[in-house]
Amino acid sequence: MRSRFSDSFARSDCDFAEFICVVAVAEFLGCVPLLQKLSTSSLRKIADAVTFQHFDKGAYVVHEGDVGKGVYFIWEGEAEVSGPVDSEDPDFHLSKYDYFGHGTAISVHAANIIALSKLTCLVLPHEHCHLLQPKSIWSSDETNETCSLVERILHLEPIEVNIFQGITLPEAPRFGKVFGGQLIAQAAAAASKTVDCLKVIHSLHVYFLLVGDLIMPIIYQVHRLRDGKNFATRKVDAIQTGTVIFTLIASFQAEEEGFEHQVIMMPSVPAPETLLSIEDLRGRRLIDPRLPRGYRNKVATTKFIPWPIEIRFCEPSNATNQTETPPSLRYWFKAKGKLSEDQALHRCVVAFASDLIFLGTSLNPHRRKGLKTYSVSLDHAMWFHRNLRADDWILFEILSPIAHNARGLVSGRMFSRNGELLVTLIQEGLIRKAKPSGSLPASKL
Ligand SMILES: CCCCCCCC/C=C\CCCCCCCC(=O)SCCNC(=O)CCNC(=O)[C@H](O)C(C)(C)COP(=O)(O)OP(=O)(O)OC[C@H]1O[C@@H](n2cnc3c(N)ncnc32)[C@H](O)[C@@H]1OP(=O)(O)O
Repeated sequence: MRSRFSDSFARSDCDFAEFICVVAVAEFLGCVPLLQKLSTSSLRKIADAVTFQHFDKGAYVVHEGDVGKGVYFIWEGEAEVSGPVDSEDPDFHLSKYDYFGHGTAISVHAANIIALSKLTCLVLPHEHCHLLQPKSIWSSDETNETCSLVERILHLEPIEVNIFQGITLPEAPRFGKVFGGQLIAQAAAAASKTVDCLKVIHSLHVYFLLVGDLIMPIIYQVHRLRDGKNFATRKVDAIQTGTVIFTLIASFQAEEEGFEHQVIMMPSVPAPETLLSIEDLRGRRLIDPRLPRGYRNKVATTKFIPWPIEIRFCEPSNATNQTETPPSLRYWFKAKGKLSEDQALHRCVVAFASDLIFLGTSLNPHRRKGLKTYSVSLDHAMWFHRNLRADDWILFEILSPIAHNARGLVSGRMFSRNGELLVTLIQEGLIRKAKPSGSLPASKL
């Protein structure tokens, strides 16, 4: 029987048994360690291409010397590798989620595989085995070199089951430390790679424990807290030199029809096309005689690495980081370039962007001439209400209701262009006057 993944999702009249089978195949593939490095699109194509094969106890699944048909994934039952190897060794007993066979190169099997019980395998035929060669974790077509910068920043190397490695690219936004948005998004990406492709992240809660080191790679260790029918929960620790610097808990949910309401309305703001980009604003500020010369000199001499996220403020003003302003802000943002078609990626990109200009809003009413501040995010929570595109304009509306005890709170809402509430966010951050030693946080690792 073919799994017919995409057909079943496209057809509303699909037979229930077939739909259950499609879901089961997607969930199964999400648990196969070999596949955690693949993009959602590759997984969907694999789910479409696999066929079921059943074997009785004692039957040969493959014979040593036979030409291989492709890669076998054990769906149910047990098998053993017999032949030149010692089958007493548990490594040569195969069970659910194990795999064997031949990938793209057609060659003969090196050993016999014999069913130890009733056995069911999913078989991915040779002609589709190229899908097992990942180009990028986000796309079956684009390579890591050809995709957008933010997609490259969020690329992770799978190290082993549940463990991924991320790095801080030289061209990634960095503020003298690992950018909090990078940690949130890379950790959310690692969690997403361990959840079947039918479930998508709907909420996340993180704590920033230590300032991350820019040079060292970051290890993301995923803990599979729970896999339910419709929900899955993951905890991810980000680790440098054996120390946990950051932790995330995220929940994933399969699509489901339900009650609908939206009381919050999108504020009325100018369209993004009518507004200036940060780069344009910066260029104008450099030569604006109404701004203090010291500020303009600072802007002119500070190395400016363009962000991978385009930002357009809805109410551009002459305010600087030395001018008191209300504790609120509204801007449009979107990823620069086109992103691969993967809802997990789009949500991770929004998580990345959400920490760029957020906490700073809580400092707005306290800004003064000559004031130097030290601020770092402490925790961050996001609820994704619906599917979104991070490469199309999203309105971010921010309010800081309170600052007290050296902590500023910011809450935010993100809307699509047509007014749909996409995301609700809350963050608390440490906000202090900078010690004379400096305002850039240093890693204590
Ligand atoms: C021109 C056009 C317009 C353009 C407009 C553009 C506008 C926007 C422009 C630019 C936007 C940029 C936006 C960037 C946003 C980025 C946000 C982030 O990415 S934040 C990174 C993630 N968060 C963390 O990494 C925290 C990690 N957690 C911690 O560090 C700890 O848990 C901490 C500090 C929260 C608590 O640790 P403990 O209990 O040990 O705290 P204690 O003892 O108070 O301080 C520890 C150390 O923190 C530094 N520190 C603390 N307070 C400081 C202060 N007042 N001044 C300087 N350093 C301080 C010092 O190094 C201190 O260590 P010592 O005491 O010196 O040994």
